[in-house]
Amino acid sequence: MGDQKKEETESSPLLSSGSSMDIELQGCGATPFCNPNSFVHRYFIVLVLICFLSFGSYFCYDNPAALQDTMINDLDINESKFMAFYSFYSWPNVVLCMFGGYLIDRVFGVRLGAIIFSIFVTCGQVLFAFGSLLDSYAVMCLGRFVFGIGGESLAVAQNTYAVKWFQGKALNMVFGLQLSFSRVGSTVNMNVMQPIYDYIDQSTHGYKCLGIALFVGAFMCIFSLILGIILAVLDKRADNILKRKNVASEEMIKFRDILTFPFPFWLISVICVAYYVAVFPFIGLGLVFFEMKFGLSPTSANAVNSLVYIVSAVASPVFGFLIDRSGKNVFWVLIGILVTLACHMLLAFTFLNPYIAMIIMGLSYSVLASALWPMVALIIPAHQLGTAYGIMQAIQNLGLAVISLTAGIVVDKNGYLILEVFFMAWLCLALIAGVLLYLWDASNGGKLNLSAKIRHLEDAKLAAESEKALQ
Ligand SMILES: C[C@H](NC(=O)[C@@H](N)CCCCN)C(=O)O
Repeated sequence: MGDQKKEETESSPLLSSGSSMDIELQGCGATPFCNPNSFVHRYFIVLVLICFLSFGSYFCYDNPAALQDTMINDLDINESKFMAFYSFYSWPNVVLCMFGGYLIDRVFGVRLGAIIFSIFVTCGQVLFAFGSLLDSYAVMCLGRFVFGIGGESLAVAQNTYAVKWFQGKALNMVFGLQLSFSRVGSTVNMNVMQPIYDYIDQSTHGYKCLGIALFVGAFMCIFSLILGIILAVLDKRADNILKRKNVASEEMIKFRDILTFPFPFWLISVICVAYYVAVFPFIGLGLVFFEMKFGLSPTSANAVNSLVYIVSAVASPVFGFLIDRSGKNVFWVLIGILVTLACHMLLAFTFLNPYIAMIIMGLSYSVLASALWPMVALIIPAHQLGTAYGIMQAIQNLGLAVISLTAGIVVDKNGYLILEVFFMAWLCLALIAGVLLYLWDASNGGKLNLSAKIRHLEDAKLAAESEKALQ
């Protein structure tokens, strides 16, 4: 094998080569772009396609947030009915999250699964937009429900692709980039939807204008769907050339496994739901809050409201890299919660420029997300991770479904100051769960808060002991 081909083959953890690959590649002259084992093909083509898989989903998830006051006025709804758009996204995922991995690994496969869930996302957004054109609140809620069926499971398919193509040390970086690209989708939405609405408003007005604007989100979903189809073609081609086997990233749901999950897993799930209900619903209601309290224009209010995502798009991979090297995940989770709580206090009780609090919240949100999700893999065996993450996301979506509705009611009845106190209460619950996790981990010799260096030494020691026991 030539040096270049040898190097290219070794660059991929999914090793395979030989005459079959040579034959398959002859058609495109075996250039690095065509070679599924080459660094160029994997990182400049496949990784980009994987990262854009959820772009449309994250762009549309916060369409309501980007057009909050416009949507409330054009549809003649209150904050409670407005926040129901978020709640209807989460309700199907209270159950579906637990089966997303199973459907992908054992029913559809990752290629067809990603396409099917992308179609759900696209159809949901089209229904949402069409409902606005008809001035039908019920159709819009149905659209968000269908959108939700696809949204979370599409993220599972994205992770399955990442595991299949980037198994090994690059995986954390790939997950960080996935999240970063998704945040870009959220950021673009927050800053383009109002200008698009204003442009359409020059000729069409009210709920019809809103419906046409929401179809822009549908085109973003179609963009992701087309990339998902291209990715499926390349993945199938790579399977044929490399003779790859299906890499199951999510274990089939086994409810009896849940009975074996340790107490720290449930504390991590409480932290997840108690923290995220103070982020997504807050951003969902943030536009009017910044307009009313700080006197910002819709465009400026959207810009401030998107800062959490803009900062997170850059900071998530960086903090993921740093926390991988530092370890001490529980410490970083506590820092993320405390700083986010402080940001909500600044926004609630002061008139300090909101850009400051939102930029800091973007950093703390990135720290929390980078430290929290990987902890599950430290306490749950690999063959039960799919079940564990499914339970964790189901609990998160149950919380988001209920709290999104509650937050809207709180705003309607009590205003934004009480809403901020409501979010701070949830962050205090997350803090209590975080302290309990720290105490439990410290008193039971856990490794959730060990430094990365000590954790790796402990893992090596356990591996050596296991090997010795097998001999
Ligand atoms: C990684 C984490 N993702 C979630 O919490 C998802 N359940 C929410 C997805 C919303 C848009 N599809 C995060 O975004 O921090």
